[in-house]
Amino acid sequence: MKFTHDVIVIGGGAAGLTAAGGTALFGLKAALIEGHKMGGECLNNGCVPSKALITAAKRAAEARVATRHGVTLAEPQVDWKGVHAHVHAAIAHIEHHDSAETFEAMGVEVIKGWARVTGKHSVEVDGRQLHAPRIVVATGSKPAVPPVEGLDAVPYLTNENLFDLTERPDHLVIIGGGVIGMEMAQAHRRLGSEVTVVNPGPLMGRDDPDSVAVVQQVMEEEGVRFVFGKVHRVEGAAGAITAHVELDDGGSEAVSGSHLLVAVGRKANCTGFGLEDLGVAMGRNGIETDKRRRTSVKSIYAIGDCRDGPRLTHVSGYEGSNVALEIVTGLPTKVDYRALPWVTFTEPEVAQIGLTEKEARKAHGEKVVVVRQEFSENERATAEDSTKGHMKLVLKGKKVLGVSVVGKNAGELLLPFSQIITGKASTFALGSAIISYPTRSEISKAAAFAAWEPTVFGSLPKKYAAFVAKLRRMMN
Ligand SMILES: Cc1cc2nc3c(=O)[nH]c(=O)nc-3n(C[C@H](O)[C@H](O)[C@H](O)COP(=O)(O)OP(=O)(O)OC[C@H]3O[C@@H](n4cnc5c(N)ncnc54)[C@H](O)[C@@H]3O)c2cc1C
Ligand SMILES: NC(=O)c1ccc[n+]([C@@H]2O[C@H](COP(=O)([O-])OP(=O)(O)OC[C@H]3O[C@@H](n4cnc5c(N)ncnc54)[C@H](O)[C@@H]3O)[C@@H](O)[C@H]2O)c1
Repeated sequence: MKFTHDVIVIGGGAAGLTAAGGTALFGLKAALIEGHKMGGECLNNGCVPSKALITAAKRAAEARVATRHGVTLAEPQVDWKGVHAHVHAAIAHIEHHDSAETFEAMGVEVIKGWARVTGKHSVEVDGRQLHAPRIVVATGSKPAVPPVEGLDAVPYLTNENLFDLTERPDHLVIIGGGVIGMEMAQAHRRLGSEVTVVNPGPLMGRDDPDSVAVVQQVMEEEGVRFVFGKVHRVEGAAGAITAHVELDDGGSEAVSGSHLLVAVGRKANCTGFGLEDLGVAMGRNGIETDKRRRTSVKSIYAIGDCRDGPRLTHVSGYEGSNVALEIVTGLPTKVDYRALPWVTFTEPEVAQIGLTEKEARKAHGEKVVVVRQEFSENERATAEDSTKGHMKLVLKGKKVLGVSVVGKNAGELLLPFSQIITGKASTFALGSAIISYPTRSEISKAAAFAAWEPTVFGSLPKKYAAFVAKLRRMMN
C-alpha cells in the first residue's frame, strides 16, 4: 500500500488536535479531518461557554448580597443578551488556538469533511482516499438521551443548544445532578432563573460525599431545588414542560418549568463511520482500548471521549500527546490515571485527584488513614470571609492515594498532589515547604504535615530532642 500520510487523525477536538499537532511538530506527515467545528466540544459547547456563563453568574451572585465587608453594591441587572454575547466572545477569543490555520502552521494537513474508516490503514473523506500506517480516532461524544417517555415530543436543551439561548429561562428543570447539572444549575439560578434538579441518588456520584454536601448546601441556600428521583415521563410544549418523577423514597412528583435541560452523561461517537465494519471492539460506552489506547485493530488508536473511559479535556489532551509520543518514537506509551484530577466549577469548587475515601477503603481496607483540614483554619480564607470547605488527604501510611478538596478555587490546589501521587514529590517535602502567606495553598502544607504529625512529634523524635537538650545543658 502506498501511504499518503504517516498518521491520519479523525476529529479536531482536544484529543485529535493534540495527536495531530504533536506528530506534525516531530516532522511526521499528519492529516487531521474535522467534519464540524475545529476545537470540538470543549471550545464550542462545553468547557469554554460553561465557564464563561459561570463567570457572569459569579458576578451576579457577588452583587446580590447588597452589603458585605462594609461595601454596598447595587442590585445586579442581568441582561441575558449581554450574558450570551460574553459567552460567545469567550469562544471567539479562544478559537484561534484550535483553528485550521494554527495547525497548518504546525505542519498538519487539515481537511474539512466527515471521515469514514475504510480499512486498517485507510480513511475516506469526500471521495478522497488517505492511507497511513496509523489512524487515530478522536471523534468525541454527544449528550446521552435517557429512555424517558415523551422526551422526543417536547423541546429540550442539551449542552449543544443551551448556550444559544438569548432569553433567560424562567424555570430551568434539569434532568441529571452530575457535573453539567450542578454547574449549570448554580449558574442559571445566580443569573435569575428558578432551577430544579432531578437526580436519582446522590448528586455528583463520582465525588467525595463530604465535598458534595458542602456545595449542595450552598446551592440550596441560593435557591436551587433538588428532587431525588428518576424522571420517567415528560410532557408539554415550549415554555411549559412537566417532568414526572419517581421519587427515591417511593413517592412521585410532577416538576414543571419553562425549559428542560438533559444532562445525564455522554454517549461516545464510535459507530456509523466504518469502525464496526472493520470489527473494532466496542466497550460498555465507547471504543474498547488497551492502556496504549490501541483498539482491537492495532493500527487504529482511539483517544478522548470516543473511547470507554474518563471524559475530560485534559484527559483528551493527555491521551493525544501519549499516542503522538508512541507513534513518533515507536515505543509503547501507556496511560497512567493514578493521579487523574477533575474539578467541578461550582462555587465552592469541588476538586478531586486520585482515589476518593470510599474507593481507597474498598481497595485498601483498614490501612487507609484520612487527615482533614478546614478552610475555617486557613487565614487567607478567613481574611476573605470565604471559609466554607475542607481538604481531605486519603493516605495509606504516608502514601497519598487521593485528595478531595471543596472550597473557593479548590481546583488550583491539586497540582502538588499530582506530583506526590506519581512519586515526583512527597508529603514530607510539601509539609516542610515555604508557602506564601496568606494563601489558600497553606492548607495543602497543613494537610501534608498532618500526615507526618504523629511521626514528627512521636516518642522517638522527642527522645532525640531530650538527648540533644541534655547535651547542650551539659556543654554550656
Ligand atoms: C457542558 C460541558 C462542560 C464541560 N466542561 C469541562 C471542563 O470544565 N473541564 C474538562 O476537563 N472537561 C469538560 N468537559 C468535557 C470536555 O468538553 C470533553 O471531554 C472534551 O471536549 C472531549 O474532547 P475530544 O477531543 O475527545 O472530543 P470532541 O471535543 O467531542 O471532538 C471530537 C470531534 O470529532 C469530530 N468528528 C466526529 N466524528 C467525525 C468524523 N467521522 N469525521 C470527522 N470529524 C468527526 C466532531 O465534529 C468533533 O469536533 C465539558 C463537557 C461539557 C459537555
Ligand atoms: N468541570 C468539568 O470537568 C466538567 C463539566 C461539565 C461536564 N464535564 C464532563 O461532561 C460529561 C457529562 O456530564 P454530565 O453531567 O452529563 O454527566 P454525569 O455522568 O456527570 O452525570 C449524570 C447524572 O445524571 C443522572 N441521571 C441519569 N439518568 C437520569 C434520569 N433518568 N433522571 C434523572 N437523573 C438521571 C445520574 O444519576 C448522574 O448524576 C462528564 O463526563 C464530565 O466529565 C466535565
